Amino acid sequence: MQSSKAVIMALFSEDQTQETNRRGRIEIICGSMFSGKTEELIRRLKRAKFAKQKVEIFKPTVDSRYSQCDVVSHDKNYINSTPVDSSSSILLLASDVDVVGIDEAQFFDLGIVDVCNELANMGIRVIVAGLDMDFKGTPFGPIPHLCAIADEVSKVHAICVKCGQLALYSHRTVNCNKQVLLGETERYEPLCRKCYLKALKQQNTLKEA
Ligand SMILES: Nc1ncnc2c1ncn2[C@@H]1O[C@H](COP(=O)(O)OP(=O)(O)O)[C@@H](O)[C@H]1O
Ligand SMILES: Cc1cn([C@H]2C[C@H](O)[C@@H](COP(=O)(O)O)O2)c(=O)[nH]c1=O
Ligand SMILES: [Zn+2]
Repeated sequence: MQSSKAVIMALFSEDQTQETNRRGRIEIICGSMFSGKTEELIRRLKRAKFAKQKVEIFKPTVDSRYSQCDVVSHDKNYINSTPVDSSSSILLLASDVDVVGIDEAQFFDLGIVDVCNELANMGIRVIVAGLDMDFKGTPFGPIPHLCAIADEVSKVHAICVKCGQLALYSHRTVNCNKQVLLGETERYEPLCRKCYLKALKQQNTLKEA
């Protein structure tokens, strides 16, 4: 019992000072698709709201999958947000708040790094969720840079749909080479390293045939 409690506390930050004191910091929640990034972002933001903190939530306009305005998880858990075209809009809209939440941050420009630093320097708690790797297993947009400047990074994992191990890759199951391709289970599946390499091999064999 004691050890499982310790594991939960290591995974999910429950430092109450974050919810009661106004203290600038940057928290990153990253991982593959279906790893629970959005659920964890919503959980932290709802707790901040319970603590009567002023919270503003942003997402890139490009992410219109479930809703134009809300941040929505795969389990349809949601929280209201403001869609923005570029990272600079976040600075303009978030100067007078305690907490800023940002979802799907992989789709933002690199300017998001300075924006997050500026907000944190102003005393704002900044919580960012995003994909750390694209479907090729390449670091995605500004997320690696954000991890570098963060106070805390939580890497979360989905379950590999082939073997049940922890998944760290988002395997694209349709034929498209563009980095940005919105989708859900009809286009992507979370896989562990072994199953991801196997799937890539099979795809290459099919292409060569
Ligand atoms: N293979 C999977 N592994 C883990 N969770 C999955 C899987 N497929 C669907 N889910 C669902 O996705 C939810 C997480 O959704 P979400 O927080 O939106 O993930 P993310 O933002 O990382 O894509 C889980 O709570 C679970 O119900
Ligand atoms: C891997 C990968 C994903 N995408 C898209 C697919 C989804 O619309 C989002 C990720 O959403 P989630 O909340 O993390 O499930 O990103 C993409 O455009 N390119 C990729 O390589
Ligand atoms: Zn696997």
